[in-house]
Amino acid sequence: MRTGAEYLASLKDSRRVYVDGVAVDDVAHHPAFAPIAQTVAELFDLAADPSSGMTVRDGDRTVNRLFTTPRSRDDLAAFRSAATTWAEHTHGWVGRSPDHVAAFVAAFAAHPEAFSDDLAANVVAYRERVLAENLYVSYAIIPPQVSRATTASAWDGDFVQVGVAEERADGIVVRGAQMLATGGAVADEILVSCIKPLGPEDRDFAISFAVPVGADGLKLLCRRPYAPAASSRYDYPLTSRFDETDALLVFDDVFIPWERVFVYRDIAGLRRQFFETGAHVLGNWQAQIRFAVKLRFLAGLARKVAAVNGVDRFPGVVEKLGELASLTSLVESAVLAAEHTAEPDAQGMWRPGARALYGVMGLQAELYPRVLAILRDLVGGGVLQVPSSVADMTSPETRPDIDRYVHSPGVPAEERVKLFKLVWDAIGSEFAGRHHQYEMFYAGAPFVAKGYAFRNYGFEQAVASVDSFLGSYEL
Ligand SMILES: Cc1cc2nc3c(=O)[nH]c(=O)nc-3n(C[C@H](O)[C@H](O)[C@H](O)COP(=O)(O)OP(=O)(O)OC[C@H]3O[C@@H](n4cnc5c(N)ncnc54)[C@H](O)[C@@H]3O)c2cc1C
Repeated sequence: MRTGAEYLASLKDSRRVYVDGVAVDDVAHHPAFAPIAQTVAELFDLAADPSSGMTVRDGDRTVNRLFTTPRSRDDLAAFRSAATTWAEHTHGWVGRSPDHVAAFVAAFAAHPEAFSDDLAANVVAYRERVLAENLYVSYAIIPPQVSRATTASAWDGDFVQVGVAEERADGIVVRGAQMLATGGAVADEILVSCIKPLGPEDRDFAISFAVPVGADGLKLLCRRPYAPAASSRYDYPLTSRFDETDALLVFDDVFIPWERVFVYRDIAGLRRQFFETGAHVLGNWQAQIRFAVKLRFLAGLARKVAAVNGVDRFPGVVEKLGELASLTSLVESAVLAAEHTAEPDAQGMWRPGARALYGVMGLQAELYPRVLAILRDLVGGGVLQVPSSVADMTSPETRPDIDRYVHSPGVPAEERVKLFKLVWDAIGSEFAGRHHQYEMFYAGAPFVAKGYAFRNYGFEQAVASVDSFLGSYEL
């Protein structure tokens, strides 16, 4: 099993990751990326530790359970348990830990029939590499946000969305950009594809391939990183560890050998890749397992804050905490319901139940902001009645005042400030704002997520119920 140290050492390669107009020399040691790289290294160490229960025998080797294909209900339960272990390490604050895209790749490879005859073996071989080498694969599957009124073939300029610029005997040359790869800067590889529906004129953009982050011609243009501004772990406990980074991918004629190409100029093939393989349902089940862990953390924060402020017995506050408990248990329950309603598909992969999974995903864009709103309501101005930084906590000029005025019954200043700074990093910092956007959009815009819920609910049963009732009485 790959260790965290091996992962960190592998990041020193030819990758071109840009911040403030300059290519970063060594992401593992750059203030923007070192913290998240360290967190990912911890995840690899955790998986490699036999006591974590995350490994499974695969023939004569031991592999990470999260990189395997669930072949039974027990496998799904073990997958959930392992995904929970990883998510709990970050308390759900890392959305694109390596298990997310690994689940997509495992489902792809379990369904070679969903790929064209000449490319199916590539998918199977790639999944074997991901499993054997414990690769951290990120993905970029959304076209740049140029205009959503049309698709790429109607945009001004050639190859704004990444597409095939040249076909060669040994592979393809791709050119253009793809919208966003969370974690891409510290990943090993990126899966590049397009999940948005394309039109008949878009065949050049109907591709799927895996590319090493250090590939010649690939550039990652990162949004402003938040970690460097996190003055200390005490002041920004989440930002200082879990800032995953998001990057626009730019392909300046990147050569992709055929063995890394999974879908080629095949619009229907893209849909089969994501949906017929069950990849979308399995990968998004992992995402909900992670989301449930994060909501539990936020519910715990609210409960603690209410107790510290001495308001937790007020009926109005109990009601708010009750709503948080309801919202959290809704997601926890949907994770279990999807597992409970799972069924094997024709290839023997156990798919979490789509009705339960997409049902809760369809609500996420409202549910997460509601959780934040309740937490904001409960903390009041306490998140701003905190010293500017740890320096105030050690300065003899300020510390006595903080001790005297910023405490609660049984909770000394140092503990109270620590708690409220954590809450601010969860609801109010730039990191928190990005998380708000992430939870609303990571699985597609809200209308897209609700579309999945609509298509997978099984309205036939609901309509039949109404028809049967209507048929039971006459004029
Ligand atoms: C923090 C963050 C991290 C991300 N990480 C990744 C990643 O790792 N990999 C990846 O591939 N992608 C990632 N994404 C991108 C994400 O997949 C997209 O944001 C998502 O698919 C929505 O697309 P969009 O942002 O272009 O929104 P748009 O499609 O432009 O939609 C924006 C809004 O416009 C309106 N709208 C647009 N079209 C319609 C329509 N047809 N009908 C009705 N209303 C419409 C809706 O109000 C919609 O919410 C990330 C996004 C965020 C915010």
